[in-house]
Amino acid sequence: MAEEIKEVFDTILVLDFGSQYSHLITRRLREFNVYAEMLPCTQKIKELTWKPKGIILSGSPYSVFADDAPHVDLAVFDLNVPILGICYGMQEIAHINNTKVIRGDKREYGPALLQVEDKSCPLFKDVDHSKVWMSHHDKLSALPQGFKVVATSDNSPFAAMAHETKPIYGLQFHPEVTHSVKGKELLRNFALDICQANPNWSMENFIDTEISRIKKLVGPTAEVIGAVSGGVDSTVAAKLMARAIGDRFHAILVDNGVLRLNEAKMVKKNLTEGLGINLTVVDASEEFLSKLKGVTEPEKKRKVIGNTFIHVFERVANEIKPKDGDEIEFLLQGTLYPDVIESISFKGPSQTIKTHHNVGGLLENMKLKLIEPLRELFKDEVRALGELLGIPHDLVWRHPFPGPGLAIRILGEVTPSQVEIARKADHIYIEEIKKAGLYSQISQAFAALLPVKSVGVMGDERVYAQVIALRAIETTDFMTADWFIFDARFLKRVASRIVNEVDGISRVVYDITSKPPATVEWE
Ligand SMILES: Nc1ncnc2c1ncn2[C@@H]1O[C@H](COP(=O)(O)OP(=O)(O)OP(=O)(O)O)[C@@H](O)[C@H]1O
Ligand SMILES: O=c1[nH]c(=O)c2[nH+]cn([C@@H]3O[C@H](COP(=O)(O)O)[C@@H](O)[C@H]3O)c2[nH]1
Ligand SMILES: NC(=O)CC[C@H](N)C(=O)O
Ligand SMILES: [Mg+2]
Repeated sequence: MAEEIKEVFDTILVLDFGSQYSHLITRRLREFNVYAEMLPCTQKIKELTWKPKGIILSGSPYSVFADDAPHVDLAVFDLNVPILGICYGMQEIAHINNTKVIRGDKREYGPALLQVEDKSCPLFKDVDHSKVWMSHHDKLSALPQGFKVVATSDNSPFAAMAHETKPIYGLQFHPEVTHSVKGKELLRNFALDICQANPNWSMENFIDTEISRIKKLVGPTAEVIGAVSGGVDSTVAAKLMARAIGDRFHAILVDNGVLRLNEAKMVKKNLTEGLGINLTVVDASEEFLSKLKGVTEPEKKRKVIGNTFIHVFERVANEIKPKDGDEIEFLLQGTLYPDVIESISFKGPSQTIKTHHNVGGLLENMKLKLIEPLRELFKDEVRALGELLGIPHDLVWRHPFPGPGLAIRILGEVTPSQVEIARKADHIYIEEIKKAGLYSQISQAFAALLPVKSVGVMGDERVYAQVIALRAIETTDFMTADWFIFDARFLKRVASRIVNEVDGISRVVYDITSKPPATVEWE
């Protein structure tokens, strides 16, 4: 982030100890217009070139008493700004104040009822008894000297604590998750009342600061290529990039052979004519399909696709000859924060769920440097940004389509004939959804082709053919999702059209699993 931003906006510093929820802290602060920046917990305070208005210490998969546990630079306490420790962050404050943190008898994971004991505490202004979300195993053995208890829960006598005289607070629960009902109020009280941060940040400011950051990073002459799929994320990223460096930006859509019906053509038209983005379609379908031959394991498919994308981009980068004669150095991607959380396994309880092609599928020795302006944002924030950038409503609200495309919706081996079947079935399904006026009520819908055959009868003839599974979900951030309830007549219509119009299908089923325990995609 450009340094100037901290001169314009009061900034809260979030020190990240590796919790799955760390980014949600910055996101919640942004929701009430307070700018926050997250740095690793190992940040040396004397190397900080700006003064934060307050500091939040995040949760962590570590235990503060473990040998390899990360610890904060003690100089944070010399800055004389308010400090809020969340879960591990609170345990860290206790540890620094010579109070033993010990392993609790039982793990406390899930909801707890908060009892506010000290109603005069400014952190708890307008926050009464309410449900909070706990996620810990360790606990404070006692209250650190100089601190008082502010709130308790059944299992946590120190659910919240505050220093008697200094603005230092600790919460054993996670105010940043939506399941903590008054969590946002607590963070707002901390940022606005206790830190006195001015809530003047907005998405418009994000645009300005990102553009100036990109300009600085890329310099006055370098050219950049962009991985642009026509999806929401990369279109928003491309629009930002085009604003920052104009025609030095070259958007590339790779036809990987597993796109939907007419997708490359449509995207070319929408982006070039509709948005003035300079887009080239590179047909690499044979290369992708030949590398996918014989591959059936989902993670292997994802890695093959991720790697092939990068090979194609490196080749394209070499083919485009920048005016200044230098090589193209940068690759823009529309990566979002949930892609990163699910793909990277941090030491501790968070695990790799699936390798998103644009994060875990990258090549180790790739030459292109990544620019990912949306890496900190969630989908609904990107959509708000897209609207502000003047991207047409239909495009901003398009259902997401994953980079590995139909390949992760064809269970088993991906062959040209299987792609054909999946493509036709998906097209019919989406067409019917649009006709019924349901597209905008559903967050994402698609057809998956299953590698099982079942017996049917068509025109008195026995058929033995594959199964299509329809999926439709509702969600805002794609981290959790529920299945969409269709009218039975709608499902009847779709099933009948698919079986009648798509050769190779004799049966259609509807997927009624939420995420978790399932995921959105089948692979
Ligand atoms: N066919 C493709 N050609 C070029 N780049 C692609 C392609 N598919 C995906 N990408 C790159 O991978 C990134 C991640 O894909 P993802 O599907 O998550 O985002 P998106 O396609 O931009 O948006 P959406 O989530 O709405 O589909 C994209 O932002 C883009 O940079
Ligand atoms: O660009 C992408 N590359 C991928 O490898 C990938 N895997 C899943 N998805 C999309 O992410 C959202 C959540 O999907 P899952 O519940 O299946 O993880 C859904 O919107 C999925 O379509 C991907 N997008
Ligand atoms: N969520 C957290 O920060 C957990 C902290 C620590 N690992 C515990 O189990 O208590
Ligand atoms: Mg996509």
